[in-house]
Amino acid sequence: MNQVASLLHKRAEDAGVQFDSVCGVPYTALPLATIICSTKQYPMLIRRKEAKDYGTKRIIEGTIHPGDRCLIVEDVVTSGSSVLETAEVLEKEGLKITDAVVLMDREQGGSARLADRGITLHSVISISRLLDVLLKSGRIDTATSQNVERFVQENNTYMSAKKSGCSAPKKGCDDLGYGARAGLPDTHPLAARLLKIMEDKKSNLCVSADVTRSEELLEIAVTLGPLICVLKTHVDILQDFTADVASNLKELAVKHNFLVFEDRKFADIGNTVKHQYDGGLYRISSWAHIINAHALPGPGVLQGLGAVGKPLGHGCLLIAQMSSQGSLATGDYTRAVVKMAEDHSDFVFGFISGSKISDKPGLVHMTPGVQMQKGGDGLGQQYSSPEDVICTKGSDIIIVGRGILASPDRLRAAEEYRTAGWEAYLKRLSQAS
Ligand SMILES: O=C(O)c1cc(=O)[nH]c(=O)n1[C@@H]1O[C@H](COP(=O)(O)O)[C@@H](O)[C@H]1O
Repeated sequence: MNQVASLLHKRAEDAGVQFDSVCGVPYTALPLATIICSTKQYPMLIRRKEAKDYGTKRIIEGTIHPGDRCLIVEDVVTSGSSVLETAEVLEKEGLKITDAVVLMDREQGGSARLADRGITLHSVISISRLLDVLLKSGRIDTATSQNVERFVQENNTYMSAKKSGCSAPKKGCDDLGYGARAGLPDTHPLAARLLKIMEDKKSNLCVSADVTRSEELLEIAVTLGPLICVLKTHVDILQDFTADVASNLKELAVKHNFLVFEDRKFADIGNTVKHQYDGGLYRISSWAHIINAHALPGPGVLQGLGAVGKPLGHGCLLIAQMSSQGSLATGDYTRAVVKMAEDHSDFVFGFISGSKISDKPGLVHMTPGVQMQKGGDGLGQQYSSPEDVICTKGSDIIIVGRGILASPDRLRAAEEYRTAGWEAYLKRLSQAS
C-alpha cells in the first residue's frame, strides 16, 4: 500500500500537478490518500458516501478553504463516474478540481469523460501498457492480449463529445497517423506541411539549437538537418546574428526539408508583438515558419502576430503547458489556451504542451523537456523520455536541446532521439489500432 501511494504521488508530481489537499474516492482509495497526506504533509479531505444524520452531518470531513485545489486519488478508473461524483461533492464545497491520479486506467472511457469535465486523469499504468508488459514477458499469449483489448474497446463507457470536431469516433482521432492528419480538410496548411515532412522523413524530432554563435547554428542545420522535422532557434542568444545567417538557414531548411521555429514566446499586446515579429534587429517573420506565443495577454496577441504571419503562410504554437517545475500553465489556464487555439485555428496550428491536450487531429503538439533519462537541469527544467512523451502522453513532436547539443557526437545523439521518437509513435499507432 505504501508503494502504491508513493507511485501515485510521484505520478502527480511528474505531471506537474499543483494541489493544496488530497481526497481519496471512498472507500478503497482512502488508505492511499491517508498515506500520501501523512507522508507528504498534505491536508486530507474525507468524502462520505452519504451524510451522517447526526454529529457534523457533513459529507466532506476536513478543513476546507474555498478556492483551494484538491487532488483526487483513486485506485482503478473504468467509467470515471466515482471520481466525477467525488469531484462534484468537493466543488460544491468551493474546492477546485483539475486533476485526478489513479493507479490503473482501464481505458474504458473514464479519461475522456473526466477530460470533458475539465479533469485531467494521470495514471500510473494503463491496461494497454500492462498487456504490453505481460505479453513481452511471456506471462500471457497474443490471443489473450487481443481478447482483452477487444473487450476494452467494445466496452468503452463514454465517447468524448463531438466538440473535438473529429469526424471519426475518438478512437479514429487517436490512431490517425501523421500523414493522414496532414490530409484532413481542416488541418492548417503549415501543420499539413509539417506532418507530411514528419511522415516523409520518419522524424518527429525538433532540435533546439540553443547556441550563441551563428556558425555553430548553421553547422547544426547542416549536420542534423536530414534527421529533423523542425529546427528551433532562440535568435536573441546569438552574439553575431546577421541577415545572411537567416538566409543561409532558410536555404538549409529547403535543402534538408525541415521547418524553422523561432522560440520567441511572444507575450505582449497585439501592436507590440506585431513590431517584434516583423521588425527589430531579427525580422523574425522573414525567416521563421513557426513562432510561439503565450495566451496570457488574450486574443490580441494573436491578432497582432496573425496580421504579420498569416499573409506569409506562417503559423503559431500557443504555450499551453510548460516543462519548468512549478509552472502556472496548468488546469483552467491550459483549457483556456486550448479554447483560444481552436478559436484561432487560421493562425494557431498547435501547442507547446507536455501531452496531447486537444483531440483535434489537425492541431500539432510539441513537447520540450525531453531526454532519454528522466530528471532535471538544476534550474527547474523537467525531463521526460521520448517514449513517455509520444506514446504515453500522446504528444506529436519531441523538442530536444542539450540532450543532443551536450553530446560529444551530436549526429549520433540526434539519430538516437529520432529513432526513439519514431518508434514511440509507431508503438502508439499499433496500440490504437
Ligand atoms: O517553448 C519552448 O520551446 C519551451 C517551453 C517549455 O515549457 N520548456 C522548454 O524547455 N522550452 C524550450 O525548449 C528547449 C529545451 O532545451 P533543453 O532543456 O536543453 O532540452 C529550450 O530552448 C527551452 O526554451
